[in-house]
Amino acid sequence: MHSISREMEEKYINQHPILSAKDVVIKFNLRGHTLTAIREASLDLYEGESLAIVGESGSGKSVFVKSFMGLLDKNGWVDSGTINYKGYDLGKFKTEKEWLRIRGKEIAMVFQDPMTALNPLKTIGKQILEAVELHQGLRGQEAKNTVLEILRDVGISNPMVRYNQYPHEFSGGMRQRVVIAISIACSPRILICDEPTTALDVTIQAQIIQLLKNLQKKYKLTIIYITHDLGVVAKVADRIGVMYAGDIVEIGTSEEVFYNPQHPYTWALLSSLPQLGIKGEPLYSIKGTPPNLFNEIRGDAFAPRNPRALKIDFELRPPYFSVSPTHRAKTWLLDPRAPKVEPPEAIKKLREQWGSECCGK
Ligand SMILES: Nc1ncnc2c1ncn2[C@@H]1O[C@H](COP(=O)(O)OP(=O)(O)OP(=O)(O)O)[C@@H](O)[C@H]1O
Repeated sequence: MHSISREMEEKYINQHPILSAKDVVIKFNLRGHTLTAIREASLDLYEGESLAIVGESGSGKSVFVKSFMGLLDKNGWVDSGTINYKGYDLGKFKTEKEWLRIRGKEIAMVFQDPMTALNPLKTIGKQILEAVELHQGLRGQEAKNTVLEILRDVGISNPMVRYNQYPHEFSGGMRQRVVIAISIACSPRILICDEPTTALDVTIQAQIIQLLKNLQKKYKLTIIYITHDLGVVAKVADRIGVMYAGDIVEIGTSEEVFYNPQHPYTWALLSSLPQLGIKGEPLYSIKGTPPNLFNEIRGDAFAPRNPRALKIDFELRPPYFSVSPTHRAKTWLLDPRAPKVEPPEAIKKLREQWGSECCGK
């Protein structure tokens, strides 16, 4: 990792986002009660970047990105806010016909469990071919050759033979490659990977991450990774958004979030990382539970679990405070009037451990 460079600044600051979600609120109706899963979350996505969204289970990562593809469960809806993409407000889309303009060919998704994404009764060649025909308009031998090339690109050897095989004839890692192949076959601009490696063992995980990196270059993809595993993120993401209770509470380049985290939730998340744990010290675990999303949340949603919470954290929701042109966090600690609160020892040590040169500071 390196400190924030001019190149990075130009990449993010002088560019228009290709997708821009603003103040998005998503609600679900559950047995007559309303739950607010996403609470005025905003996110800008830039062409060619890989952005990771991290956070505990239930923080809203999947729900948020599913709203970019019209994949919310039937009892959920975008209640307010906008999701701008190519002049459309995706938040206002209602019909499947509208979503068909976007789904697959503009924004595609790779899910955690490849088996549910594949049709067990069709050969994998046929499944990829259908995507190539539908989204790239190719036919006959040309379409088949494209499928074979994609199979090679996703690291499936002997594609001529594999073309005619069924999903059950593939291992878990290979199946995930097939799912990725189907997404690529739609030639999307944005690829959303929802915990793409969780179901796989560690060596295979690393291979899939490397594969996605290679494909990103070749197919000029913009990638959103959703994961609760910051270790995965460290290897792939240009930027990291940290999600808590339905909001992105901190976002910055990977360097900024890892080396110079500002939100107490990010501190807690980093402190609990096994890969980056500090030798000889017990692994930190975040105390308490996330808020009940059926209730209205007052102040900073993390305050009840934050041992360093200020009085104001229980009263008023913090706005974003800028740390650098690419880094911002919703915490009152960044208000110029706030008392100086030191990050936990573990975070300070991590900084030392990973290098002192940090984020232009
Ligand atoms: N169909 C639904 N009905 C009611 N609540 C829902 C529905 N889908 C999601 N939720 C709720 O929305 C919140 C956010 O869920 P989401 O799946 O986005 O979390 P996540 O951060 O992706 O978690 P995980 O890492 O476990 O997938 C959770 O509280 C979840 O229970």
